[in-house]
Amino acid sequence: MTQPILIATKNEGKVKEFAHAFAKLGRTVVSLNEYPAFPDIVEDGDTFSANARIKAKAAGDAFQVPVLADDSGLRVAALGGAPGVYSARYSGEGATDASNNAKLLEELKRLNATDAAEPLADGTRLLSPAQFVCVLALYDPATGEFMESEGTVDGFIAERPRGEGGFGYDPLFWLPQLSRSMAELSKEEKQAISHRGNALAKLVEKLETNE
Ligand SMILES: O=c1nc[nH]c2c1ncn2[C@H]1C[C@H](O)[C@@H](COP(=O)(O)OP(=O)(O)OP(=O)(O)O)O1
Ligand SMILES: [Mg+2]
Repeated sequence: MTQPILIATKNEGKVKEFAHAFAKLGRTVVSLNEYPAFPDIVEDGDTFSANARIKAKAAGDAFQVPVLADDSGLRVAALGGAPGVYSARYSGEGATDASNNAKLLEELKRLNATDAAEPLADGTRLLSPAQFVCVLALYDPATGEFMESEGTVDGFIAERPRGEGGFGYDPLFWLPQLSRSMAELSKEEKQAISHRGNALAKLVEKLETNE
């Protein structure tokens, strides 16, 4: 039996997406939520890459198995690229997806941000171009080496949420090419276009060509 792939995350939204993606490759995943005694990893890097490596190395060194980690976030043009690497803690101590989404809309409203793009059919305005970024780091404690990939997806921040799927900022992230928010996509559809799906496809490709 092949071992489950250990993913150094406590985010159940990410876990579900990786479980879906790896199931198609005949693999299962396990996350740090299965190891409640494992201490919280301090993500004090300045970049998505640094934080992905910090997470992969912390878990890989502790468990002595290869580990995959994901550091991701949202860059909003009208906010000069914020919240970026601070996306998970944008609204401060004890931040939740709901409080982060509220803070994002509050900041954009405070700046009177509005985009020239056409409003949605129901009149919802688009406030700013935005981009999701995901860096994946695969770390092997046996060699101390990392393999890394990055994926992005472009869209807009809408002035109100739509959809029940996904997690994080998905309900506010509008995809003009699909005329839906990221939270209105199925797992399959999200994987096909998302920063995470994109980064994972690149990592799998790298693994296949290196071996
Ligand atoms: O597909 C996504 N759809 C919506 N929002 C997303 C997505 N991908 C990342 N995000 C947001 C969530 C969180 O605010 C931040 C990630 O922060 P990040 O530190 O990488 O993850 P996390 O703290 O939630 O879990 P963990 O570090 O245990 O993997 O960006
Ligand atoms: Mg985190």
